[in-house]
Amino acid sequence: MKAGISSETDILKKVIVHTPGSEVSLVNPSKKEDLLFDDIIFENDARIEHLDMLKLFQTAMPSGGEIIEILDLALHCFQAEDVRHQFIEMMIKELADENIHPIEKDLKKLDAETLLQFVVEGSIPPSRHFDLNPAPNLLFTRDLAAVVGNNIIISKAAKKARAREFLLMETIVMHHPLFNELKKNAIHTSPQQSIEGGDVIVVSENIVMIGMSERTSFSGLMGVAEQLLDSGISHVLAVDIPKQRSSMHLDTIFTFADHDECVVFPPAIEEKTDNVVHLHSVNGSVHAKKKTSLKATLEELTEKEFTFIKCGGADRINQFREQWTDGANVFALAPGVIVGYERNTRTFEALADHGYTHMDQFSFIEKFSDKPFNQQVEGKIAISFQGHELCRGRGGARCMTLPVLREKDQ
Ligand SMILES: NC(=O)NCCC[C@H](N)C(=O)O
Repeated sequence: MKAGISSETDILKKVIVHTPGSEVSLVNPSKKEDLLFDDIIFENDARIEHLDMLKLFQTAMPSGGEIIEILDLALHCFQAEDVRHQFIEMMIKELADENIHPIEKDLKKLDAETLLQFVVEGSIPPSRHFDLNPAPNLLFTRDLAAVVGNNIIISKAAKKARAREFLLMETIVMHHPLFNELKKNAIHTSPQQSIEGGDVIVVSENIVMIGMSERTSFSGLMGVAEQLLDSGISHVLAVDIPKQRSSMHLDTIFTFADHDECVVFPPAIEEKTDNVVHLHSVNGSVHAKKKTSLKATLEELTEKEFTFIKCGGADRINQFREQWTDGANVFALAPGVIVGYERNTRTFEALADHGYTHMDQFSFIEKFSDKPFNQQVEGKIAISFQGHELCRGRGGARCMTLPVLREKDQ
């Protein structure tokens, strides 16, 4: 099956998502910080917001475009008993301190649906005698892997709360036909390293950015960079970002809106210097060179001028407020066609100042209900969608999407 990503903004053809389900209703407020949520979220509204977001994607995607639920992929893989058993054994080994081994035999008797329910909810119905935490962050499929050209980076969770999700993704990559080609070029990390997909940004066919963040370790970054450079990527830009909750991944402070336009959180990107290291390969070994500014480095490598659009606009407080609610985390459906949370009004104003027509999700869907959307005809559009519940999980449109195929043409 066709898959591959050579830029953040080529036309979206296949994307993996997870519409939130019962797992978000199992978050006990006393555990919300451990589970990486800033509040408890209301499942019903979160689901409606997510499904509305998917309708918006469907409207903009060309015919034949696919929005794929991650649990459908997992269910397909779990139909095979040996895959279920391998997954259970991997989970017991990798999550040793969860003490799952006493129920290994019980887990091995489960059918595909019930095992999947255990993975997502953390307990075995109907008795629920064994209780792990739920996995409410499955919503943020972005972090579970990253497709870079024809390679796939299998992420390694930095936080225990997300470990089961990452193992599920690894199983999907290894066993689902969607990944038949990509898995030949799978990039793994070693046990002590971590890397999460939100830190990986594909600039072009030969340039990749990786955030050195709260979630991606230096060693994880270097390990992945070496493998990318070996596989034909020419430049990896390691970007040092604040190691804190509000900017846990690079894509919380920097995303692409068009090939040469990015939405950025100024204090952590534009106003930083000496925060980039350019990695490239010389006669088979990795050379590193410190760079003064991210913008200048992107311009030098791509030979294009870049525009950085300020998340939150010019006002300092709005920059911080809108970064917190994922204003810098936009997701491109096509070059210059992006989606983001409606509440980040100052970011939409800044985008409008740079030539983006602002539309809300419902007007966009209505306008293209009976004619296909064509970006070349319509120009640059910033589409706002409602995500008041989704946003409490501390992730935006890019975090909730794992693209596996983008192409330049319709
Ligand atoms: N790429 C992203 O920034 N993903 C958002 C992840 C949010 C989730 N609650 C987490 O802390 O892992």
